Amino acid sequence: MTQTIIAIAGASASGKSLFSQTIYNELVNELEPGAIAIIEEDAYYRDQSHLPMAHRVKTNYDHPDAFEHELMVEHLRKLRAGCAVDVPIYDYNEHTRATETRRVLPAKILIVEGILLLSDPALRDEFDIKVFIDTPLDICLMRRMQRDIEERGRTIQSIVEQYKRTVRPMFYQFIEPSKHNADLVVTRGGKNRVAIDIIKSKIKHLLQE
Ligand SMILES: Nc1ncnc2c1ncn2[C@@H]1O[C@H](COP(=O)(O)OP(=O)(O)O)[C@@H](O)[C@H]1O
Ligand SMILES: O=c1ccn([C@@H]2O[C@H](COP(=O)(O)O)[C@@H](O)[C@H]2O)c(=O)[nH]1
Repeated sequence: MTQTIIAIAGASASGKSLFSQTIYNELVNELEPGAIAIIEEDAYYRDQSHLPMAHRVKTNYDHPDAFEHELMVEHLRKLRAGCAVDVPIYDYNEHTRATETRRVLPAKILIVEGILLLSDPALRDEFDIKVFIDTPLDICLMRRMQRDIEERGRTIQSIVEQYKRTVRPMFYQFIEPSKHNADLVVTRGGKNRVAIDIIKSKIKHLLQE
């Protein structure tokens, strides 16, 4: 059953995925099979298959209401109780969930990453270790532009329009204030070697207890 849930939060393109994935990749072959798993908050964006694309592109994806956090809490509790869960798969190009899901087994250490993990009190209560990736917003914007054009089928115009309309204001309303709920604040993003090594050591220590 899952014993420790580590939340990695921070702005969009702050380096949450890179940070989490680096820890996972560097540990997965060293630990016993199935000891560590990752779940993304983005997987819990609400299904919008009933809405036309013209509506989906207008959704505020940076507001807590865009996520089905209730389902995420339910899944985290099931994993703690030792049950497998079927996590949705989100399609950023279609702005809705794919029809397939991903089965996640109850690993002892679970890393979860996402923009609004620390802003929702119900979700926050589920985490044992809370980390906030604190990357300057202008750097995040540059990284987001590059990533969203290369990987999420976006144009510069759509990125700039969305950034002004929702990404930046929601960051100041919800994400930045949630930093104060973190146990650890990591500067510079996904390549902070010292921070990655500290979390890795903590995970190894927890697994030896
Ligand atoms: N410290 C860093 N230096 C350079 N590039 C980085 C760094 N951290 C993240 N990136 C890159 O920036 C982009 C966004 O990072 P990602 O981890 O996907 O952010 P998030 O999960 O917070 O949205 C990715 O292309 C990633 O490889
Ligand atoms: O359909 C969608 C869903 C989400 N987004 C944007 O994604 C980021 C969160 O993901 P990160 O991996 O943390 O960047 C959020 O800022 C949303 O604006 C989207 O554009 N379209």
